[in-house]
Amino acid sequence: MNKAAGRHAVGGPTSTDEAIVVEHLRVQRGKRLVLPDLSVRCPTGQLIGLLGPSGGGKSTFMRSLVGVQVVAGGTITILGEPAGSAGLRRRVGYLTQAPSLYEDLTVRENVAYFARVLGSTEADVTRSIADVDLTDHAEALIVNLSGGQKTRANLACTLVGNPEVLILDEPTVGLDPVLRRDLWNLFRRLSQEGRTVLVSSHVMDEATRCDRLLLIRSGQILSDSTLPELLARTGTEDAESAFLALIDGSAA
Ligand SMILES: Nc1ncnc2c1ncn2[C@@H]1O[C@H](COP(=O)(O)OP(=O)(O)OP(=O)(O)O)[C@@H](O)[C@H]1O
Repeated sequence: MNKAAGRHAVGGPTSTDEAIVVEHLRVQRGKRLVLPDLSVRCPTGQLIGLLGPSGGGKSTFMRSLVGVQVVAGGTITILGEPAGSAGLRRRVGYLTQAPSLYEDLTVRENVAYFARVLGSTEADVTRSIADVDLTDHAEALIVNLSGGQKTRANLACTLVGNPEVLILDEPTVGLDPVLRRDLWNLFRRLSQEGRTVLVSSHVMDEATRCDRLLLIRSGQILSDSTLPELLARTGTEDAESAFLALIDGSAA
């Protein structure tokens, strides 16, 4: 099936079948060597989970991918270009953990602001608000939204540039099960449209939602595989047990 045949097919050129290529990434934050030597490759058009405990380096890795983290070594190539380069500004969408929204503006005004920065159209604004199911709240002030609605408004800002790669830092943290399910369905739809979607979480059962899993701990990738491959390799029945088995194995 043509993965780009969805309702909002990704328009830009796809320069490689590996959307993200990271080689020997090294990041120091303060006195801590957070990512000592991280290498990973992410295939284009997949929904990839970046899972691991708090403090393991997920946010640092994602910040590096979008070019807002000072790195001490290694290379990061996104869609064939160096991370953070001007050509990637529209092609890569980044959702930070803390919502970056103007509380005294409406959902539509916030999304329209990002649209202006990215050179997107009014139709893009309407489309991205609809994508996150906030059409009914488009004229509501951010300050009057629930936490989950704020997350979705923030996501609409990320989607307005129609990015080919989405880097989403713990978008489901603290949300209720229904909202988490709806967001994962949205991530799935976005990947079916041909986008590469990297989602971080420390909730291991979210592994079942992903095409591929990166398990990260102490700045190291413990595993890079599908969930069935991971379960077969560790002889376990769920992602959490597999993760613990990998940790025990590496300790041994
Ligand atoms: N500004 C900073 N200065 C120094 N150390 C930092 C800074 N930000 C993060 N760290 C450290 O880097 C390590 C990785 O943090 P990071 O936020 O990347 O992890 P994470 O896996 O995203 O965690 P969480 O799930 O809690 O967000 C942690 O040990 C953290 O204390």
